[in-house]
Amino acid sequence: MSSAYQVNQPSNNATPKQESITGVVERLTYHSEESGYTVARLQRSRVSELTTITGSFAGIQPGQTLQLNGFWREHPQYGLQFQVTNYKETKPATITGIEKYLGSGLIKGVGPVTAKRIVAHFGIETLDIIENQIDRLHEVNGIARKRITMIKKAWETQKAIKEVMVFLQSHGVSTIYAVKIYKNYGDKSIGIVTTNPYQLATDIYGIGFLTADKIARNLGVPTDSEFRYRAGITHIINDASEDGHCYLPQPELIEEVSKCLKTDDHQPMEEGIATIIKNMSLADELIRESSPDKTLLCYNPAFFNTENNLALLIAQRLRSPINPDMERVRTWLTRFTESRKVELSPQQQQAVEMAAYSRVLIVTGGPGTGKTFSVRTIVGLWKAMGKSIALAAPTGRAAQRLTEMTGLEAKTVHRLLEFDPKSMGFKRDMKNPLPQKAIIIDEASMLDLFLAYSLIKAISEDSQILVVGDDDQLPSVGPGKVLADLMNSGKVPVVRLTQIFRQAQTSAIIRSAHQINLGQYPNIEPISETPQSDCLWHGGGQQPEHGVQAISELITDFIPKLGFNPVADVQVLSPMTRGLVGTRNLNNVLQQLINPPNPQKLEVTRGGTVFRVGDRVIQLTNDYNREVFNGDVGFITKIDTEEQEVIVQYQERDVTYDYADLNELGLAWSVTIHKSQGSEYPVVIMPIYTQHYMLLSRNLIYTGLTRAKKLAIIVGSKKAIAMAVRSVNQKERYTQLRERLAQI
Ligand SMILES: Nc1ncnc2c1ncn2[C@@H]1O[C@H](COP(=O)(O)OP(=O)(O)OP(=O)(O)O)[C@@H](O)[C@H]1O
Repeated sequence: MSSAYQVNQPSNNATPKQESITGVVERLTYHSEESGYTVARLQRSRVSELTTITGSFAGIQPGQTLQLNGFWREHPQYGLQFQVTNYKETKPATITGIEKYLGSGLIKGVGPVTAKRIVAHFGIETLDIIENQIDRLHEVNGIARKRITMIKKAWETQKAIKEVMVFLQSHGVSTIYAVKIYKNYGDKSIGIVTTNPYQLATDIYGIGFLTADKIARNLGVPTDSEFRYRAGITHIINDASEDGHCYLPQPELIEEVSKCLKTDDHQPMEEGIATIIKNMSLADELIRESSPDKTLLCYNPAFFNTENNLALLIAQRLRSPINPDMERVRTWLTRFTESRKVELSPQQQQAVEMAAYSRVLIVTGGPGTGKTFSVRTIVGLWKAMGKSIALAAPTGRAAQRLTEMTGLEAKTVHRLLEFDPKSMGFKRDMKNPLPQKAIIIDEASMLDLFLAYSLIKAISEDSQILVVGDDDQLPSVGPGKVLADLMNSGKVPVVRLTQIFRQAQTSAIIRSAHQINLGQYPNIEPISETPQSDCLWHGGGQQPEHGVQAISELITDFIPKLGFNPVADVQVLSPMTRGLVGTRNLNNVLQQLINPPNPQKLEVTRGGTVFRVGDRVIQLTNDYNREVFNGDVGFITKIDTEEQEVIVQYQERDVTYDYADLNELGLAWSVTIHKSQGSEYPVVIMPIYTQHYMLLSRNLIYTGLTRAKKLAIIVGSKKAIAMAVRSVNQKERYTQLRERLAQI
């Protein structure tokens, strides 16, 4: 089990004196899974002080015994460090080393306590015994047969992973991907990687074309091979869908592919790419459709079919009319409003009446325009008409809000459609439609192409659909802009609520949101000890570092003084992840402020992120097995170092993550505005700086602001806010749903 890894050479001009040191990794101060760059503390024998080592490492773990070659250097801030150029892992030679190694989280089923017990029994022989006579573990008190089997399996997996890892390391893949590759392909890993490295980009979450290409090139796949071109074309089309596009025009596709495939010794030719696109289209690997101006639009086939079918299904619904007795509907409505002593605005009245006779109806409007009020009335009407009703929203938070607002149970769309993790599909579909005859979908701006199609497929033809949303919000994270396309098609009936109700007008958050939407600089009150408004502005200096400072002070001082709880009530939203006022840095700063290290609180570090008991965390991908979805937010309530598990409490239930799956989680003290869609928080703090200029747009700041229910504080320069308000050039998404509907 000794393996050698090559580490990047330092870029110093003077040739430093190479030395060799050996020691046991005590802890990792910093480790990037992406680049492998690591700062760690090493315990050397006969040296009492810990030594700081830096360099690129693959799968470094506390407890590993390493033989390191490198050189000493004096870091201006951190003092003497050993910069590693290459290293070799050797078997731990000391009892403490073995104990640490075994208990470091390497093997599921062995945590620090069990490791101590095993090592206490077998001493220096421990690893040999695990390797060759694992059954002898039963000699150790408290290790039952079942656990031995588990440890045996984990040890073997670990060994196999190591083998795969060494292979992949030598082809430039980082440990985290090596583990994923192994999890996905098992013993076949090396075979698959060698035969078609581009397969990885298709099969493994987190491995993109670029990583696969790097591996392929290391393996000697020629840069002009058709293999590589096909993978590049698929990659660019898929990548475009990450930006929300459903297709790419061929000229843009060719340009992007050309950039992507270019290497120092290879310049792809446009005609070459065009030929392969054509071949792929003949083989149905992609679909090309001619637009009215004769541009070829290149689709991933799944996107093409879904867009088409969605349009067809909606058109089909629109063709079958409902003819209720409108006199009775109006009488009902009069009685309903009179008995509740309310009056509907003419637009709301229209929405309710149209809900009586429309198969598909969209109700839209900004905050405080009475969408929810209308929905409640429509629910009343539909109930009176004897319809069974289902309510849903794309996210858990939005569904919960809908429940609170309507008093009826609302589900996430996934739950409503009964997602089945085994088949990775929905149990509710055309053959097995939802039993309800009236379906209400809220926060519809978050519906992407695929979810919208799954939904409509599961709604029977004799049902009605009410779609509620605000198309000025950011579009869905997934591809498409379904709500906007439906609204702009001219085929689906739309009621746009524009009047802001008196109750809502008292809120500066709502007034400011509408101003932003109109392109006006919002009326936000400069922050003071005694704020008069619920929408405040903190100058926060011109520079992001002042912003970080300002946010810290708001969290520790200002917010608590106003009676809000920084842990439960406040959400810091940022336009981006990178930069000082990006979510990544803010999370570190806020974690330190709100949930600092504490001997009573266990923590685990993965991918450079410290997860600590008490941390607020966000799920970053859809995990159908655990039934937690992208954007779900919870709190870490427990870390089990023995089982190597982290327990996160979500609104409805606890969810357990293996350490290995922690890459699904991120800290959520700060989240991006994109991720906050569909959620609401009592207090929102939103840094807006010119450094974010690429991302600043009207609907971004509008979406962020409207997440706040009681207090919003924008931190940043007026210039940046003005930039955001002016910018409407949110990159258009390439979709044809509107055109398809309009044609029908
Ligand atoms: N017809 C009405 N008569 C009296 N009050 C109304 C009426 N319609 C809406 N309201 C009130 O106006 C406020 C905003 O309405 P509502 O919550 O329905 O808006 P919304 O569009 O759903 O806003 P948001 O998107 O922010 O949730 C609420 O306090 C609501 O009770």
